[in-house]
Amino acid sequence: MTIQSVGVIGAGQMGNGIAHVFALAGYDVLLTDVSQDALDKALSLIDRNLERQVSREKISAEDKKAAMGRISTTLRLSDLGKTDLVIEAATERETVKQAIFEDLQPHLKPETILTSNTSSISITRLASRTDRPEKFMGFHFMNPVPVMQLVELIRGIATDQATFELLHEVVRKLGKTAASAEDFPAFIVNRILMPMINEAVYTLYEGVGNVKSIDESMKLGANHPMGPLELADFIGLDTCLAIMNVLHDGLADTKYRPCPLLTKYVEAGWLGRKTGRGFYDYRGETPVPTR
Ligand SMILES: CC(=O)CC(=O)SCCNC(=O)CCNC(=O)[C@H](O)C(C)(C)COP(=O)(O)OP(=O)(O)OC[C@H]1O[C@@H](n2cnc3c(N)ncnc32)[C@H](O)[C@@H]1OP(=O)(O)O
Ligand SMILES: NC(=O)C1=CN([C@@H]2O[C@H](COP(=O)(O)OP(=O)(O)OC[C@H]3O[C@@H](n4cnc5c(N)ncnc54)[C@H](OP(=O)(O)O)[C@@H]3O)[C@@H](O)[C@H]2O)C=CC1
Repeated sequence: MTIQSVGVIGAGQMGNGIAHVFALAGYDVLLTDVSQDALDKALSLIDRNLERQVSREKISAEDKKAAMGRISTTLRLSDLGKTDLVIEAATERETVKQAIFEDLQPHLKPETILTSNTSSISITRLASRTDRPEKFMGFHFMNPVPVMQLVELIRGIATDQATFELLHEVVRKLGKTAASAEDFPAFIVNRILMPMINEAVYTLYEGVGNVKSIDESMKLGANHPMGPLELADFIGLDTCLAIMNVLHDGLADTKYRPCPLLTKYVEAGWLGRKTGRGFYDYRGETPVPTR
C-alpha cells in the first residue's frame, strides 16, 4: 500500500505543523477541527510558516504555492474516512481521542492506517477501541513540526510489521528521522523531558529561583535552546499537566507528581503562548515573566 492522502484531526499547533510538512512533501492533506475559526487560523499560520521558509531560501515560492494547494479543510470528521492515513492531533485527553476514533470508524476505508500524535497516552488502549488495532500506531511529532527532526514511532501490542514499516517510510519521505519507542507512559522524549519541566515548576514553586533565573540558568548553564518554563509555555501548560498525570497514574510513582503550581496555572486558563499568558505574559511587545 502507498500513502497519498492524509487526514489530520485537530488544527492546533501540532495539527497545523503536521499538515505543513506533509503538504510540502507532496501528500494531499485534509485537515479537520471542531471550529471553523481553528481551521482558518491554522491555514494562515501554515501560510506564514511556509513564507518564512521561502524568505530563508529553504523552499521556493512555487513549493509554497503547491503545498498550500494540497491542503483542504473540513468540519466533517467523516470526510477523513477516504484518506489513506489518519493522524489524530486533538487535545491530549483520552476521552476526546477515543470519541474521535469511535465517530470516524464507520466512515473508514478498510485499509486506512490510524495514528495518534499523543504525547503520552497508551497506544495499545487507544487501538483496542478501534476495529483495526493491527493498523494503529503512535506517530509522535515534535514541536515546532517543520523544524524538529525527530518522529517517535510507537507500536501498540497488536501493531503489525507492515504498518510499522509503512510509517517508517513516510517519516523518511518527510526528510525526518524515526526513533522507535515501546508503548509505556509518555514514551521516550516526554518520559525524560516532562519531569524536567515539572521540576523547573517545583523550583519556581519553592522559591529557589524566579521565572527569569530558572530559564536563564538552563539556557546559559546547560545550553538548552529555550528555558524549561519558556518551553512549557511553548508546548502548552494543559498538555504538560496532562502528560504528568499520565506518567503519575501509569507508573504509580510519586516522583511524577505534577507540581501544584502547574495545576494552578492550568486552572486559571493560563496555558502558555496559545492563550497569551503562562509563565510569561505574551500580550505586550516582549514576554514578561508572571513570577
Ligand atoms: C510535548 C511533546 O509531546 C513533544 C515535544 O514536542 S517537546 C518540545 C520539543 N521542542 C523543543 O524542545 C524546542 C526547543 N526550542 C528550539 O529548538 C528553538 O528555540 C526553536 C527551533 C523553536 C526556535 O529557534 P530560534 O533559533 O530561537 O528561532 P529562529 O532562529 O527564529 O528559528 C530557527 C529555525 O526554526 C524555524 N522556525 C521556528 N519556528 C518555526 C515554526 N513554528 N514553523 C516553521 N519554522 C519555524 C526558523 O525559520 C528557523 O529556520 P532556519 O534555521 O532554517 O532559518
Ligand atoms: N504541544 C506540543 O508541543 C505537542 C503536542 N503533542 C500532542 O499533539 C496533540 C495536540 O496538541 P496541540 O496541537 O499542542 O494542542 P492544541 O490545544 O494547540 O490543539 C488541539 C486542537 O484540537 C482541537 N480539538 C479538540 N477536540 C477535537 C475534536 N473532537 N475533533 C477535532 N479537533 C478537536 C482543539 O479545538 P478546541 O481548542 O476548540 O478544543 C484544538 O484546535 C496532543 O495530543 C498533544 O499531546 C505532541 C507533540 C508536541
